[in-house]
Amino acid sequence: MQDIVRVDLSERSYDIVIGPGAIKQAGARIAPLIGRRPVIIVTDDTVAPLHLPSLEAALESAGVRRNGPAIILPAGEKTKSFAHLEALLDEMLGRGIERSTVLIALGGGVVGDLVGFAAAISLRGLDFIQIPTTLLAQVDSSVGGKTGINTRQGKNLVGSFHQPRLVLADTSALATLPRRHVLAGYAEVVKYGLIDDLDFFEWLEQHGTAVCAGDTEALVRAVTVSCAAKAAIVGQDERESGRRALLNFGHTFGHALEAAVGYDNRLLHGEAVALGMGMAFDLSARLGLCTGQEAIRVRRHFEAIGLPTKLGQVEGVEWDTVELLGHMAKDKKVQDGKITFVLARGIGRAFTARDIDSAEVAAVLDAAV
Ligand SMILES: NC(=O)c1ccc[n+]([C@@H]2O[C@H](COP(=O)([O-])OP(=O)(O)OC[C@H]3O[C@@H](n4cnc5c(N)ncnc54)[C@H](O)[C@@H]3O)[C@@H](O)[C@H]2O)c1
Ligand SMILES: O=C(O)C(=O)C[C@@H](O)[C@H](O)[C@H](O)COP(=O)(O)O
Ligand SMILES: [Zn+2]
Repeated sequence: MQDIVRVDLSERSYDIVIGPGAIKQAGARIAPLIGRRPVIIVTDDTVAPLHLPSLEAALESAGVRRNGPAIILPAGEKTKSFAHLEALLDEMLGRGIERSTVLIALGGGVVGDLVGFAAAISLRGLDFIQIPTTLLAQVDSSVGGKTGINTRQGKNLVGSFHQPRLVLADTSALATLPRRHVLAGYAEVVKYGLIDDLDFFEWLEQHGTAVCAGDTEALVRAVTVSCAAKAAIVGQDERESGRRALLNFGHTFGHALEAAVGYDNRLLHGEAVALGMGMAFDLSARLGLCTGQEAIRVRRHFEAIGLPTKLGQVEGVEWDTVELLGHMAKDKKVQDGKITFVLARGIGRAFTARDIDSAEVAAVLDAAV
C-alpha cells in the first residue's frame, strides 16, 4: 500500500512516496534520481539505532555512493540552532563536499529543517532528500521547502525556502515513535481539516484514534490527505505571499508558547499548535466570526485524542500574557508592525486577518490558562 503525491513546482517539482516499507525501498527510489553522486546521511541519536541500518542497507544494495558515515546529531528542538548548524557545516565541509553532494535528512522535523537549511546554504545550494520518521515530519515539515533554525529572538527566524528532491514517508517507521510525538504530529493533521476540509475533519473525528494507534490504512490515508493538502497550497504559493499563510493556522499563538518555554521538552511543537488552534478558534468566536460551538467541537476532538487544550496542562510554566504578546509581535507574518492572524469562520473555513484588537488577543490568552 503506497501512495505518491506530487508537489508541482515546475523545475522544483518532486514526489512524496507514502506507505510502509519506503525506507527499505529507498535505494531503488534514490539511485535513479541521483546516479553516481555521493550522499551524506544526517540523522539524530534517537533515530540512528532504530532506522539508520535499514536505510544504509537499502542504499548499499542499490549501489548509492556515500561520502563518509552518517552524521548523528543530538535529538530534540534545541538542535535547530546556530551552534548545531555550524557543527554540521563544519563536518560537511571537512569531508570535502562538492556541489554534486546530496544530503539525506533521516528523522523528524528538527533534522529535516536543519539539514534542509544546511543544504540551502552549503556551496550556495545542495540537493537534499527528506526521509521523515515522525508523523509531524511526514504530514508537514518534510514537504514544502521551509527550512531553518530557531534563534534567541524566536522560532524559525533564520532559514530559507529550499525544496527537497524527494520525500520518502515510511509509515512503518512510526511504529517506534513515542505516543506523545504521535499526538503532536496528529495536531498538524487536524490542521488541514480545520483550514479548508470539513469532510477530512469529520473523518478524523471517526478515525483519529485509529490513525494515532498506527492502523496502517488509516495512517496512510491521513498522511496522504495531509500531504496532498499541503502540496496543493505550496504549489499555488511557494514563498508564502498569500494562501500559504493558512498553513500557519494556530502557529502565531503556538510559536509564542514555544518561545516562552525556551523550546524545551515541556511543550512540543505539535502540542503548541494544538493549543494555538484552540486559541485561534476562541479568538474567532470572540470576534463573532464563528460560533462558540465550533470552538468547543475542535477542543473536544483534541481532548478525545489526548492533546492538551489548556495552558495549565503544560507542567512547570508560569504563563504571562504580556510576554506572549511580545513573542507574537516577532511572528514572520507581521507587516507594518501588525500581526496577521489566521482565523476561522467555522471548521474548514480559515482565512487571514489583520487589524485584530490586541485586547481581544490578550483576553483569549488570559482565558486559555
Ligand atoms: N518546515 C516545516 O514546514 C515545518 C512544519 C512543521 C513543523 N516544523 C518543525 O518541525 C519540528 C518538530 O518536528 P518533530 O515533531 O518531528 O520533532 P523532532 O524532530 O524533535 O522529533 C521528535 C522526537 O522523536 C524522535 N524520533 C523521530 N523519529 C522517530 C521514530 N521513528 N521512532 C522513535 N523516535 C523518533 C526524535 O529523535 C525526537 O526525539 C519543529 O522544529 C517545528 O518547528 C517544520
Ligand atoms: O509550511 C508552512 O508554510 C507552515 O507554516 C507549516 C507549519 O506547520 C510549520 O510549523 C512551519 O515551520 C511554520 O513556519 P513559520 O514560517 O511560521 O516559521
Ligand atoms: Zn507547524
